[in-house]
Amino acid sequence: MDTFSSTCEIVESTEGLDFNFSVDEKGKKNCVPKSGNKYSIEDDINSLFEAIDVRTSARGLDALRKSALKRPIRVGSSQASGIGISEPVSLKQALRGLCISQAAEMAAMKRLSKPSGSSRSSEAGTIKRLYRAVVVEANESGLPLNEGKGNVVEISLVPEKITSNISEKMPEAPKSESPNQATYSSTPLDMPMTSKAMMNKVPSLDQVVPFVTETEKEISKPELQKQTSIDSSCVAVASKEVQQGENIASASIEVPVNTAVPEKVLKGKLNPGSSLSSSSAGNIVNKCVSSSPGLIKPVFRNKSFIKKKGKQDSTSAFSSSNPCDGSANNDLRPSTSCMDSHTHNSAVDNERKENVKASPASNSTNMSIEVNSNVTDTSTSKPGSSLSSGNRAKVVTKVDEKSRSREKGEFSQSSKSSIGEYSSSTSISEDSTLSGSSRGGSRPHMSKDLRWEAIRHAQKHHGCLGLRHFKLIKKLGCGDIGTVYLAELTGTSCLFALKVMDNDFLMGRKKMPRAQTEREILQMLDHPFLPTLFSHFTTEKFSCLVMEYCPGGDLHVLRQKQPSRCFSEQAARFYVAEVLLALEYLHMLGVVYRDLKPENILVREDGHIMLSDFDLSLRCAVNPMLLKSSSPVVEPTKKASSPCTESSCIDPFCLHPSWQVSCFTPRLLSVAAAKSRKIKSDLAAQVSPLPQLIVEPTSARSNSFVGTHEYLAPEIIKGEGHGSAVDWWTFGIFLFELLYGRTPFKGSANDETLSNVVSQSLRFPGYPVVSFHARDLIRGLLVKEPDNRLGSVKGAAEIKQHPFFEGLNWALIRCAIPPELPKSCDAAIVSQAMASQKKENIKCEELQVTEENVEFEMF
Ligand SMILES: Nc1ncnc2c1ncn2[C@@H]1O[C@H](COP(=O)(O)OP(=O)(O)OP(=O)(O)O)[C@@H](O)[C@H]1O
Repeated sequence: MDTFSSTCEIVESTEGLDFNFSVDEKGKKNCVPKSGNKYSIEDDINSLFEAIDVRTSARGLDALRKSALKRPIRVGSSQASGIGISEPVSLKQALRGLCISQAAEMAAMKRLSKPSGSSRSSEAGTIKRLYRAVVVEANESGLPLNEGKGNVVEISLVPEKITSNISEKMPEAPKSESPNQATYSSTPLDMPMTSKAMMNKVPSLDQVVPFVTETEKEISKPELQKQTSIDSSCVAVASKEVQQGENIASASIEVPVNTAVPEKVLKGKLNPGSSLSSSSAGNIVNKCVSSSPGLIKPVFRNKSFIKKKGKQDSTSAFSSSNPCDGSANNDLRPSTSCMDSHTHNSAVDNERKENVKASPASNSTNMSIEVNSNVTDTSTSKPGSSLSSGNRAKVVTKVDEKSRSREKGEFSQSSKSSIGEYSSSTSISEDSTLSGSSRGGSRPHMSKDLRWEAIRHAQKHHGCLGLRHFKLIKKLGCGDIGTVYLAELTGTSCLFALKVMDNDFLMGRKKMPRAQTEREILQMLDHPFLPTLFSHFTTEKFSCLVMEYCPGGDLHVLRQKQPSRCFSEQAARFYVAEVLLALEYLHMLGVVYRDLKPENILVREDGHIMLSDFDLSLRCAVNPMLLKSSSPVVEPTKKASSPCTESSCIDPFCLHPSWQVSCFTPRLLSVAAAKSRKIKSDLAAQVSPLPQLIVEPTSARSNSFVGTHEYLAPEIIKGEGHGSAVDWWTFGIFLFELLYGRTPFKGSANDETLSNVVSQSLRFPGYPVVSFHARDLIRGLLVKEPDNRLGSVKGAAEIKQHPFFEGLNWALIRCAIPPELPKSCDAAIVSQAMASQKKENIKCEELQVTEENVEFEMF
């Protein structure tokens, strides 16, 4: 029985997403839905890429680095008149300015990638698709960026056609893609996704982008990796050029961290033989290690559970009603979840089709193609009512109480319950294009993980995974919709967090959509600060998620173990920075998290964090926007007086070696550094302001009443409808709680708390003493009016630039040494648990779950 099929609300349109373009005499871009596929937006975009002109120079690594910053790219040259970008801009320089983390960039690409069986082509089209969604705003008039509406190029997201799982398994790719398909197949399978994506991008563009050719496929990994290393601090490189003849805007994003680069660069300038690993994370790690062994440690995440062994990854899905094929998707093609095929509701597809609209630009400088579809919210119930115990069905109480309540002391109340009850959900905005990643697919940052291999092997061996293949070691906690166990895959030493959800309970409580939302979001994720979903399966009774296990407990517990029950500012900064990156990534995927709180931040074995629990998240569409001011602005002055930007990756000069030493550079600068800073400021004053990529689902709206009382944003409480800004509110509450040990608006009862949130002004306790910058950031985030809230316009990029994060190298934070963990959070716990498990078989038997004999607490 496929328990999800009947309740699926989130679907991807497979129809109506194709357009015919025409250019009228005024140079306007017209887009009309078409029934056939003879001429699609892809063709159009392909031609856009013809305009890309990347010039690389090669003078060794330094030269390469410099050229990476200054490589001239004609963006909207004279040819660009129709688009409104009229100033040359360096390709790489542009994207350094974007300051999107590598993983976040990958997320954006994945979000836009095609989920169909022709996954390789979907990867290949990633870059193109990303830039379909790019809006370039040329602020030639010197107006604030947001106001420069006059010169807007919007190439909005046009979700790819989605093919069902059945079609995924079809041997033949769609005709329109066949030319590229053959080429894609030659892409090394063990390449990281983004590398593949870029390489795959190549053939599809080879007719229009001279330097991106088939030959790139022959580029050795070390070459690619070297480039990756060089550019690891920055995120992406964009170019945009206008082809005058056709009045078409073209754009591409390169992700230098782990993507192909112009052939010229690769072949001529990069030193082969780099020992960098092929994974993007690995690249950064290696770089960090070599840069500063003393300050940055390599990341061997979950070393107890990860052995770099497998080359491939997979994400599999099973259900009793949809027997898996026995394979674990050994290749890098997105796996075909048994359930996913049911998520494509044809009715909604049709609706979405209707929502697709073409918005021809009003003048020759504008082009807008918008695709609107529904946001799916898993909303189901009433406002203001938190989950009561009455709402919770206790299936069998067997183990300990809810993990959130495990810390009882001063903060017994801090076991904050998420309110998963909704008044109504509004659907607005656009297609979130989740399907691309919801097919699982490759997960570059975890692709070498031994657990993939173990899961794959088990699936092959057993046909389908089921509860009987897992040995439960201990209960990790209970949530609203399920119970999470530490589980070992039988016959392996691989540990997982196994979330078991009772189907009847989910159905009875109308929580199935939440379970489905969580699963679908988990399937999309591929980020170091977010959980990896290794597999999921559904039996007659249960739906199960096989996730990455986080042994360090959660931040709520960890905070209580701190002296004064607060984190130091340094530690808090580390945690919120990682959370910010995770939120940024989620937003790029079109996911508004909505349930940020310390209890949902798990701590990995290595001390880095993992944001968990997505069942309350809102999925929506995002329109990435590339804002570019084409006239020199007075920004540099501000920069000069605000030195914090320099070591942040948002600064185009952040590749300076000295800033790669640590993710947290010392705040006291030497005279030399100060001089260097001055030079850079001067230099910055001479170059054009950098464009900025904004991927914030600002148009998302929901009326659901979800979250946790103390963390609820005012607009949620007021029922005014909310969007992504709620995450920035909760982010402010979160930082406040980490620093002060309590939330700012907590009242004696929930009602009072809600009232305080809406009407009480923010006050900071006198103790502990917290820096001005921290308080200033909190103040900016806890603005009650969402439109005025920090982050509401430009998302995480805005927040990252706050002086509180001065000195933080965002790109390398995953390599930074995390705050010290109490010993109890060590992996020793796990080994202990394992050891004691062997001794106490009886306990294991109690926890042993089979489909027929499951015992767990479900509220
Ligand atoms: N991957 C994981 N690794 C380790 N522990 C986990 C993991 N996932 C969940 N847990 C633990 O299990 C508990 C239950 O998690 P779950 O996500 O089901 O519910 P929740 O966080 O209480 O939220 P909700 O009620 O909204 O679902 C968590 O509080 C956490 O302590």
